[in-house]
Amino acid sequence: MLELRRVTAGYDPREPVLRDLTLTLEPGESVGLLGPSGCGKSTLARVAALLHEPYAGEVVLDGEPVRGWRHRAPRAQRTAFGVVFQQPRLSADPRLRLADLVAEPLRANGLDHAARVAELAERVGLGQDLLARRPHEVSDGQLQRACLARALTLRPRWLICDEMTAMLDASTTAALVAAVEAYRAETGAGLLAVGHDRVLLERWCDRIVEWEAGAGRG
Ligand SMILES: Nc1ncnc2c1ncn2[C@@H]1O[C@H](COP(=O)(O)OP(=O)(O)OP(=O)(O)O)[C@@H](O)[C@H]1O
Repeated sequence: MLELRRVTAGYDPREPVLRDLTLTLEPGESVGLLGPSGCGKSTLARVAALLHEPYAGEVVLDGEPVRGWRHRAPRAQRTAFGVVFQQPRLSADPRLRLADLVAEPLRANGLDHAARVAELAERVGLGQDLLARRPHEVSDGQLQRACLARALTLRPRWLICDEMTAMLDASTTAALVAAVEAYRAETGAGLLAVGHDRVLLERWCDRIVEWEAGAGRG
């Protein structure tokens, strides 16, 4: 279970983006988060993925309150999350070949990677020939497939997809959603998907949480 309990967070403590926000995801549940631009969806996604420390409140993972954030989060909690952002070019090191990009979390954890990278590439529909290329040599959709593969490397129990498909065409969107759903069906992982596309999120998720303007502000 993933719980955000009375979370207040943002970029200026005098003017937080989220105020006193509570959200609970049951194990394996998929929740779509809709809301107007700027209401704080990405901020919430980053707090839920332990990437942004809130000013107040708690994130509780399987009954265990989170005590550290980003690299200071305990490894077991940090690796419980796989995160995919909207703009793959901002989250991919331009110097790395896609195979190394996908392998980054494996390397960081001292794990063997060759076979696993090939398996992950297949899972997200990334041709083996593309693995040798660098980000500037592939399309946004291909790079996003690599970013999804990277998010799955450590077999996370939660996937946080922040507008993962916002820049992509319909067929790449469908392929990435299908890859996420296949992973979830196999592992029982839960999902928090942030987006603007109501039709997509309603089709994709078990439940929709909708913010009205200012609703995150308690
Ligand atoms: N790094 C940052 N520093 C300062 N303010 C920020 C930062 N990131 C976001 N904000 C501000 O926080 C507020 C919420 O931003 P956030 O990205 O969480 O909204 P959002 O609902 O995801 O928006 P969108 O749907 O447009 O992506 C906005 O007013 C934004 O300008």
